[in-house]
Amino acid sequence: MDAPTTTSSAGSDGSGGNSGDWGWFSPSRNPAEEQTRAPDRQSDERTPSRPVNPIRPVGTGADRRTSAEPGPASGPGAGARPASGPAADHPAADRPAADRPAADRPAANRSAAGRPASGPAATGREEHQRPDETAPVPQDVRPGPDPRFAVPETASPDAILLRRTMAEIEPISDKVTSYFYAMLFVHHPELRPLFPAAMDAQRDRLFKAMLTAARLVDDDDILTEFLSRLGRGHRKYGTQPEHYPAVGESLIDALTRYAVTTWSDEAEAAWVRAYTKFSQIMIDAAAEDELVAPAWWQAEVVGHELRTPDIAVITVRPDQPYPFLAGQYASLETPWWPRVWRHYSFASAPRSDGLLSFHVKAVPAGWVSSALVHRARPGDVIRLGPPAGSMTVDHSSDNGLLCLGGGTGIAPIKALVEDVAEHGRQRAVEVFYGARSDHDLYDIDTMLRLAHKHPWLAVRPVVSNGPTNGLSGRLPDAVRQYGPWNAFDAYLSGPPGLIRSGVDTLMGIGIPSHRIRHDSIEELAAAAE
Ligand SMILES: NC(=O)C1=CN([C@@H]2O[C@H](COP(=O)(O)OP(=O)(O)OC[C@H]3O[C@@H](n4cnc5c(N)ncnc54)[C@H](O)[C@@H]3O)[C@@H](O)[C@H]2O)C=CC1
Repeated sequence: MDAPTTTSSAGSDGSGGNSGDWGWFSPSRNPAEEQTRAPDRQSDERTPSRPVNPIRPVGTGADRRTSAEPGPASGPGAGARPASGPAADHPAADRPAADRPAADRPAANRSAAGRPASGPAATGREEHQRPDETAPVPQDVRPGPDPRFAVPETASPDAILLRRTMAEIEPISDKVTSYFYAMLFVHHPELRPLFPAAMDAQRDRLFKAMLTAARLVDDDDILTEFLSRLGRGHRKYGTQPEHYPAVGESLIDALTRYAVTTWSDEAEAAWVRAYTKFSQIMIDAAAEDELVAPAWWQAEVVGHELRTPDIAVITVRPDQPYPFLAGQYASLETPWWPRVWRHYSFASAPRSDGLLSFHVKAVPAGWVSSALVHRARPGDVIRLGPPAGSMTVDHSSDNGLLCLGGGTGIAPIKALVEDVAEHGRQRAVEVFYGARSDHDLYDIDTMLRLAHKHPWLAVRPVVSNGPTNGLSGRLPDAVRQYGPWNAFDAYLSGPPGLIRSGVDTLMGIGIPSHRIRHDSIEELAAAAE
């Protein structure tokens, strides 16, 4: 999703959240409900999707601004903060409309429009920031020269309008997204329970997805790839076509309120056209996917091996076949943090017994990772979203594979090695396995065993701190000492900082960017929890 969200600088994946987790429209259900529903799931999924009703803005931009401006004290920031807690924490959502502050009641134009409703939901990062308490209307927002919003010469009139809006709201994106969710939950309180308790990451994702889609509006192929993935990925949240209009209306409400300088009837019309197009692509992709794949898989933990005090190798058995490619990853939800999904790379190529394995490191404040490492035990059941990611082996090429795996980033590298082995072609594979200390090389025995078995494979441990029998120093620097790499494709996996410096180094030594693959850095940053 790197065009937009995914994974590789080779760009084939395109979605940054590839698995469709860019949370723009992502409602989900309580896993307990899911389990109850499980026997019916297939029949539910065969229910044909309906096309979305396009949102129908009513009135002029000026009208909408007036009616939507609640003023700080009574705005969603005060009455219906959406972002930081469970539904019960949102008083406005629990009160009858007449008791709510004016801003929390449906705007007049909304009632008049009688527009449909409902919305999306989220995956969440841990709590970092709270929505602004007062949500003041910005008085003078001047877009800075942010290169992301530079308007290409060939841009369509709609693309120009979208980019202007995005440039204006980018500096206040927290407020815009908080307001968006406030509007969504105030007008559609029935949707709040579909979202995770903590919404902070969701707010980030919304904005990034908007940025991405708006940036791509003139590029139909990449836009469709990005949004199709997003639409498919949203199936696991239980997103339905009828949820989209409510999201679109809340989006327009939020833009109307905050894009004070660039908003106009024309801008609003451009956003409505764009959003209608975006939603239709997502809905169509989800409907097509329903015909061939479940929305999620349940998987029973069948193995849990603690390799260090905070790293576990977890093996699961999906309830039905789970097709994927080595180098990809899945979203994963635990029973302990409902509706909070995190990405983990598969640590093996597809196996004949159908089992899947993941390497998980518990990180401070990482709810999902800590639960998987310290709580999960054989017999527990987790949920998996569909596979995603484009860090996969190009089997049509004879190039060697230069692999950099840092920490638990060695997991998909091991899968790639197994994949090459299974394809039976003797391509050179050079793995540089980085860790902070010798002790952190938790999978070195497995990797060395593979190297012993396959003469085409070399594995070099690289340790950045402390004594070692392997190479010392930073992983990218170690790679530079070897080579030449001109006949190699590069694969990087690990912390975002490693990916960034690794890509710089590899490009610096002559590997072109289209031959460098890695997962989306934004996704990795979110997954590091
Ligand atoms: N598909 C992927 O890209 C995957 C990524 N990950 C990510 O990998 C990370 C693993 O974390 P840990 O095991 O704690 O790794 P870590 O923080 O211990 O670092 C592992 C290695 O990366 C190097 N490194 C870290 N930051 C660097 C930087 N800025 N520049 C150069 N080298 C750097 C370290 O020196 C070490 O060799 C997590 O963030 C996880 O989300 C994990 C699995 C798959």
